[in-house]
Amino acid sequence: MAVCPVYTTQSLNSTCSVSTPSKTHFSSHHNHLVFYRTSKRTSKRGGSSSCVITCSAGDSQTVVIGLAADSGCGKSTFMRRLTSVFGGAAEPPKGGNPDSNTLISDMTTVICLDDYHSLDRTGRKEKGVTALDPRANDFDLMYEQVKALKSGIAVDKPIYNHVSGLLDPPELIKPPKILVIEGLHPMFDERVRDLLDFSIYLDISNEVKFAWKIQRDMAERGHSLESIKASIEARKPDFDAFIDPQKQYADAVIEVLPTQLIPDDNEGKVLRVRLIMKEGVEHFSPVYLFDEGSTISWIPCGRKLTCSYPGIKFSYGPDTYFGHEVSVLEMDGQFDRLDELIYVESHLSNLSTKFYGEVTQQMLKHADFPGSNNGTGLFQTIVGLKIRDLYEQITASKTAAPLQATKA
Ligand SMILES: Nc1ncnc2c1ncn2[C@@H]1O[C@H](COP(=O)(O)OP(=O)(O)OP(=O)(O)O)[C@@H](O)[C@H]1O
Ligand SMILES: O=C(CO)[C@H](O)[C@H](O)COP(=O)(O)O
Repeated sequence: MAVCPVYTTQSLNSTCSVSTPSKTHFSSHHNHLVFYRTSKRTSKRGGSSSCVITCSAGDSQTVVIGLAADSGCGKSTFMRRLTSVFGGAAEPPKGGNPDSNTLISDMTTVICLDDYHSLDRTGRKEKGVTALDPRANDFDLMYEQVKALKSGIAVDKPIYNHVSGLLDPPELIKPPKILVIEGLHPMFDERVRDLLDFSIYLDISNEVKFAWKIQRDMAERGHSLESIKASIEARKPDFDAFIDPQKQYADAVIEVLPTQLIPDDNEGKVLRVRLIMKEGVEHFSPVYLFDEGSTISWIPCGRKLTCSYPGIKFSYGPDTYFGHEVSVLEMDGQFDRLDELIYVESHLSNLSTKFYGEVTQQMLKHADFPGSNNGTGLFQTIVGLKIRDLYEQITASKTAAPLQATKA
């Protein structure tokens, strides 16, 4: 008999129903309901991928955010900025597996979708597939568990151990206020995609990805230039087939390209960063520069902003992206003095800040994070503030609904 990988956090008198294709049992366990099902198809983890559990959730519902990007493209840095917007630091589950990929703070839980690898490192090698290949990932389980968390039900999530390359015993994840699913495939499976309240894609151009990999894997991890090149090349076909196409579904894309301010630049230090924001997304209104909907080009290097070579250029305007209407805000170049960012912030609107200068304050707080002097840090911070706003709007609309019903 296999243990169903879904637990409920409901009190024992909550209303829960279970539907599975085979016989199902349930029993109480540490104030949770624990569901069991008999299954001939038992996975390596001892889980089953076809339990469907419906419980009447409490008042709060989890808001789910998807963050997609290739490995080494700044997801962890983005997550640290996002968590900081909500206050408090994110930490791995207390007393749990030291190699857990999960980060928990008061408001957010970030789970890494690598935990849904169905093949471990040896298994992938034997089958000749990369971790980017859908065949190496369990999308049924990913869907069931994200759906359960979204409806207020805790889950027993597997762990992919990046140190050993093995699948470790699962960890209990309770439904947070905000669940972020980050990794290679948050928008790949249509069922998972439909559960997302907001989705982000970090689109790092090959040139920049290469420069970042060299910086991290060569300088910090002792890899050779050849091995870095070989690993990027080996992943590229699957990246193009399975990861990159997800950007068409994203509500916001942060695109990172080489600068256009230095002719033929190949250093990858100065960046051109574009924030592509989909129009018409519920609870999300795109940021704009000076005048909403206009096409603007702005070089702010005058009396109020210190700019050394090659300077800074902002652009803003409407565009289309995979057939969708979008607004695009672009920053090429880097800040010399981060405190002067307030001058730029004061010309941006719809930032969803709670007070004047909040973007600048957040950027100064994390001045040591990679990308703090350019558009990557600025746009990641802005998207973090937009997510806070989205969460507050969703929560407010939920609490307002019963009131309206009472009045009627
Ligand atoms: N905005 C940035 N500017 C410059 N370098 C960056 C930026 N973001 C990330 N990097 C570089 O890329 C490396 C990886 O960043 P990070 O750990 O945030 O990525 P990740 O997507 O979480 O990686 P992984 O999936 O491999 O854990 C950093 O150590 C840094 O060298
Ligand atoms: O693309 C990745 C996402 O992080 C990793 O390469 C994948 O998860 C496999 O991990 P490892 O190389 O540690 O076996």
